[in-house]
Amino acid sequence: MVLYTGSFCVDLLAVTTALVAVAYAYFKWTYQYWKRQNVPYIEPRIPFGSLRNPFAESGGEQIMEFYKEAKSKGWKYCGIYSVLTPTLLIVDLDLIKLVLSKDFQYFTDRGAYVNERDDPVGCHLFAIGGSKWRNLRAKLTPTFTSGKLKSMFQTLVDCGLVLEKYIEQNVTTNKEPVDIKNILACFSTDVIGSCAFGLNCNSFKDPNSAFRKYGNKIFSISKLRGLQMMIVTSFPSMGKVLGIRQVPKDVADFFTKVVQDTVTYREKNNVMRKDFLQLLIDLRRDDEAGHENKGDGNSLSMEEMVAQSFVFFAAGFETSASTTTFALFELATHPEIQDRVRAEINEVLAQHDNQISYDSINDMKYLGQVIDETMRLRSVARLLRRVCNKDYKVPGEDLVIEKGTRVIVSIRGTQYDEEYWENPQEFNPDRFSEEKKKNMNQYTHMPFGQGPRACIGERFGLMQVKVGLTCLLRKFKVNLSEKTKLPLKMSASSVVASAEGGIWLNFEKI
Ligand code: HEM
Repeated sequence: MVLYTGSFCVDLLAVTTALVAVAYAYFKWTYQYWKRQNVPYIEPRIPFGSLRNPFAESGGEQIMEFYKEAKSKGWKYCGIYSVLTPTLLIVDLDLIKLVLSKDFQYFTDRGAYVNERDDPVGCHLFAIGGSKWRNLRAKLTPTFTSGKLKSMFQTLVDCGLVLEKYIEQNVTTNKEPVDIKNILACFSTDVIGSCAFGLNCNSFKDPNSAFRKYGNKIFSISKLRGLQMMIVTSFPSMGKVLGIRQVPKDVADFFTKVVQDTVTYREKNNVMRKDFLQLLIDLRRDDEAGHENKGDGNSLSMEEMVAQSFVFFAAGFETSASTTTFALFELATHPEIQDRVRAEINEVLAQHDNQISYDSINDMKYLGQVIDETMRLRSVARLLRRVCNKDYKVPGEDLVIEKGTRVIVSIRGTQYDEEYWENPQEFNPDRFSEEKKKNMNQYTHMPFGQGPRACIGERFGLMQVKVGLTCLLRKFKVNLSEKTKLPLKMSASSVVASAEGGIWLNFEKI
């Protein structure tokens, strides 16, 4: 080894000092980006940028604070830094509409990290971009038509009845409060497991089943995973060299095997089922008859089928379970609203032979309002992300959003904005009466996103939440246990909003 000063320690110190100086200069230079663009910005700090410690505090909640700050200063947008990545937070509703919908062609992608070589399961509809996304989205959209949803409805009800029975047993055998999110995660795992893979997950009988284990792993962010995500956000090429994956290997292997085995079984035994997987199998069959797979989203390979089944599972189970959990939290703390929803459920069911059906659920208007208001106050997704794919001159502003710039919208920011919502902290489902909804600006309430990249599973997700709530509320009264830590604090280690310490409820049979 060559020594420059004759002492290894002095050499090491000199090299370390030089590296720290270069890194410091790089941070400082990068943190001038918004100043150079003449865009107002939130002051960054090394090493996390505008965010305080993202390992300790939820990023979505912090960005809501930036939204408020920008709004109070009259800014229509402002620059922030996610660690080293300059990101434009847009606040003005007209600009939000341009980015998400009207000028969508400039903002088609989310800029998610994809690594096709090491992580094909991570190359799903949520993550991919460009023409591949466009083709695949067009292919998968018919999966969620009313007809297809109706054909899956009975599966949801069957899972709902298992949920109902589980709580009933709990009420009679032990009077302890329950961590409701865990229970609803079993329900939604059963629903999505059945609808996305055609499998009976039996989560209530076996809470440690592989589906629950890997499902939990998708949404928890360990320190190592958090660090990897920071690296791939700022340096995606380095992520690829390091072989960093979005979907952990054991999770990907598990879902790959499940899909491959199920497809092989169905093809061999000519089994057809009314579920998402069957629709993907049919798409693949049509493709095989039509043209070869070119990896352009026009046709489906087995790997792509696995990736899409995975994202339906991943995007579907946690979001729906958390939304239902928060709805029950609000109903437990607002007993008069709980009574009103229950009265509606009973009345509507009485008109439908006491059957929970696609039509009866759709007739429960006030229940829909309760869910809308829950998703305003406690949306499980807190941000919408896009990346600009060609320079975009913002109409009426002295601003060009440069190609490659990340753009975010704070769902919570607009949903708590006093300009659009009176007493925004208050839970009030009457805000979503049919009359009021007519005059609502849809960009003030975006729990499922907006525009061509909005949630593809919105109707399925809502159906699941409604079935879960109907099954529980028609049979039980819920109230909040003292075990729930108040005020609710959102966990920093979960991708979707989740209360630290859980939400604990007492159920009482009616
Ligand atoms: C209450 C339940 C749900 C909530 C709150 C929710 C929320 C969201 C949000 C906020 C987005 C991003 C939209 C945007 O960027 O504009 C999204 C995208 C997505 N969601 Fe959902 N979701 C739910 C249920 C589901 C279900 C049940 C599925 C599938 C079965 C699903 C599949 C997806 C997919 C595939 C995308 C990406 C769409 C694309 O990029 O084309 N979601 N969801």
